[in-house]
Amino acid sequence: MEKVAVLGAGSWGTALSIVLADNGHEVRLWSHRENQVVLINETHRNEQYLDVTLPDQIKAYANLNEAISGVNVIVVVVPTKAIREVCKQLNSIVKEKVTIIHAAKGIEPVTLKRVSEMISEEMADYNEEDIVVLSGPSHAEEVALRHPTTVTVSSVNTDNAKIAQSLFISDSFRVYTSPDIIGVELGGALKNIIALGAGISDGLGYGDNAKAALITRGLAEIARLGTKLGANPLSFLGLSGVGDLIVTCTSVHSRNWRAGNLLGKGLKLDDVLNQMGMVVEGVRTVKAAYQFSKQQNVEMPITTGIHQILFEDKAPKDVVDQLMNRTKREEMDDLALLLMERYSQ
Ligand SMILES: NC(=O)c1ccc[n+]([C@@H]2O[C@H](COP(=O)([O-])OP(=O)(O)OC[C@H]3O[C@@H](n4cnc5c(N)ncnc54)[C@H](O)[C@@H]3O)[C@@H](O)[C@H]2O)c1
Ligand SMILES: O=P(O)(O)OC[C@H](O)CO
Repeated sequence: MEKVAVLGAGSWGTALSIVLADNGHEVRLWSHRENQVVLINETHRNEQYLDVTLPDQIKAYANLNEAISGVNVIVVVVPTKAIREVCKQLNSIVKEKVTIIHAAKGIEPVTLKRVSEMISEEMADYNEEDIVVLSGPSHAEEVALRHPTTVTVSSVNTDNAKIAQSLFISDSFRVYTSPDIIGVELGGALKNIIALGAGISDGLGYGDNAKAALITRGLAEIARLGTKLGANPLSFLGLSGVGDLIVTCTSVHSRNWRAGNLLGKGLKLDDVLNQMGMVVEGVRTVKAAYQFSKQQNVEMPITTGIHQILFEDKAPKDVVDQLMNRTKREEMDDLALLLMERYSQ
């Protein structure tokens, strides 16, 4: 059994701590908020995020040095926005090289970096192959209830992915490995943009046809950009691709869907984010993806539309009209074609 530090005591850090504790590992859950640490240790609950009692093997820590002392594995589960800050702190105190797994889903605006790239930039003794990502269709609320869930872990170094697989796998949390870290990270990050769109569509009062269209055409543009950035197109047909896209576009647990829903009902972005109280990763990622699409000359009409709603004050209904009135085109121009090109020999 391993000693594991989980950095970030929000919904997902807490749910992953439960998975690890159920597997018999000693879990140190680090939070930067002292009052939350006291509450978790006194009540064995983290009620702001999840309505479950935490196993005894989970101890909360406010001191990062104490939390990571003697651990073999560090799981970083803070929002993408906080990754650099947390890893800078980590870099200044970490003594021995340990396995680093991250479970954040985002891309950094301006630099356009994936999370594993950001971590390896901040950690002097780590490069990309030392980092593992854990991603896939997995709402914290359901994982905490031990409902069946499947995820993918990926690293440039397959051995590291296997370490993560063995650490987390259980009879309610099935873990697959993949060698395509670019595809796994991009699938997890970009689906949040489409989930905002699905929420907007529902908020406008549209039905299942519109949502199915968004999911399918959203997948096409995720694959179009992702492949340009070096991902294997097959990853977008897997758990961290279409799997996560489906769950995030259709679940009431999704913060991205819920935020989109409020936008579709006419609320302004600042008011929506104030109401949420939890991270809505798609809001930052849409900036990055929009920037990427311009830079790489990749057509991303849904992402462009969401960017217009969020940051250019365009009315959601006008964006729907814009999407529905684009020039005529063939359907099999994206993912199917990419796969055919790759596998036709
Ligand atoms: N919630 C889920 O179901 C879920 C599932 C899979 C992946 N994720 C991903 O996991 C990441 C974290 O999401 P979450 O759901 O736990 O978010 P959350 O909003 O529930 O919690 C985020 C936590 O991070 C902490 N935090 C914020 N800034 C910090 C900083 N600078 N230093 C230390 N801690 C800081 C907050 O205090 C909070 O406890 C996101 O990238 C999200 O996309 C979430
Ligand atoms: O609540 P969301 O929208 O951040 O989605 C959570 C997970 O990424 C779903 O897999």
